[in-house]
Amino acid sequence: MAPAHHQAAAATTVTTQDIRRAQRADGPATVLAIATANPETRRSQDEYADFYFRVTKSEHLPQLKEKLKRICKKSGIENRYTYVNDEVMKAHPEFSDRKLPSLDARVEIASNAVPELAAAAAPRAALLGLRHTVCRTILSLHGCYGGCRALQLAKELAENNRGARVLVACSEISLIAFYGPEEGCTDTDTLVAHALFGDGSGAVIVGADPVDAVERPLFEMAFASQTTVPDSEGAITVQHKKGGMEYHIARGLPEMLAGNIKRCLADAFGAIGVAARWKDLFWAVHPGGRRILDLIEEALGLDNGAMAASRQVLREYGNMSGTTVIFVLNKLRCRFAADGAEGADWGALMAFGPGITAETILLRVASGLMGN
Ligand SMILES: CC(C)(COP(=O)(O)OP(=O)(O)OC[C@H]1O[C@@H](n2cnc3c(N)ncnc32)[C@H](O)[C@@H]1OP(=O)(O)O)[C@@H](O)C(=O)NCCC(=O)NCCSC(=O)CC(=O)O
Repeated sequence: MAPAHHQAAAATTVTTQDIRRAQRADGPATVLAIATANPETRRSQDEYADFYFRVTKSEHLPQLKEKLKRICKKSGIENRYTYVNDEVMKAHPEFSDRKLPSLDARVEIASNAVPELAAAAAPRAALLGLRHTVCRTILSLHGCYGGCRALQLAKELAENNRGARVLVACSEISLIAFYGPEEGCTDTDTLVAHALFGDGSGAVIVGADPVDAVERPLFEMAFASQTTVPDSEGAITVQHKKGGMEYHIARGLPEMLAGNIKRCLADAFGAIGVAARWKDLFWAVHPGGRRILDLIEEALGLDNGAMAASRQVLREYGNMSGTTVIFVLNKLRCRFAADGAEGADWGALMAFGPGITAETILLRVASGLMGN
């Protein structure tokens, strides 16, 4: 080994700019693989109200049950996958009553179930067996924009670390926020949340400068941005309480999002000086609820069908919080691989969550999807 003063002298011939340049990738971050997974139990939306009122022992509240049935009917959801089943509720009757302490038991179940579900999706996107020196970052409590936030971070990491491959493993389990309806409750957040949320995980591999003949570039990530909707504080909140995680979803949320969507998109596209025509893009929007998709589609003047991938995911799985946009991107991948992008090779991935935070990623269909 050279003496220390020789090492220092050698280091001076290399500038920090050189080191930085050598670390940076040449091309944009690119989605190289996507996969998804769900728990085994599939529950039909038609039967959900019966299940929910039975396992939470709330049959004495028939009016609330009828209301949940009405919401389920309008939800655009046909099925959801869930860890909550008769067995779990039999073992943990305290989950039904959010006044009883149950957070420890919920976290204990989730601490196994969340990584298990993520691990079910991840090998479908990558062969696991990662070195113990692989860097990990955990994001939690982001609500429905968590998956998009993770993809944005993956983009930063991939573009700033030549050769890096980033595995985004996003897993959501609604058990943490599952409890019974409250008698005399005028605030119906609980019913709406229980009509919408489901469980699932999505895994995405992001990297820049794909290796020819080994990797398959699916979507280039051209630009990413985050916007906070003005005066929206408190419109969506999630809070851990002793009886489980409590949700608040403001009644006017679909209107609020639709009223601000153009501004959010202008913030994103204005920053890169691109004037896109919304109709010319493909859309991967977080399907927070059927009415949110309806109103955004209307506000942007999109064709009926522009949100087909989001609607399909909502119908087949419900709102799986942060992981849902990964399912939507996977649906688009399948559609484009089968039918081509029909001229719309630029698109916007969008997700919303507490804040209200709106995240946007400008995507471009990449060579691994075109001509296949
Ligand atoms: C809930 C719906 C499917 C209901 O469909 P419609 O609005 O077309 O039907 P509707 O008007 O007949 O409503 C059916 C019943 O639901 C009630 N209702 C509707 N929206 C409600 C709300 N936000 N809170 C409480 N109750 C609500 C109505 O009063 C009505 O009750 P009655 O029948 O008694 O008159 C829809 O409104 C929807 O998709 N809303 C968006 C849901 C949402 O906010 N999702 C975001 C989740 S949060 C997220 O994604 C991000 C995150 O978590 O971070």
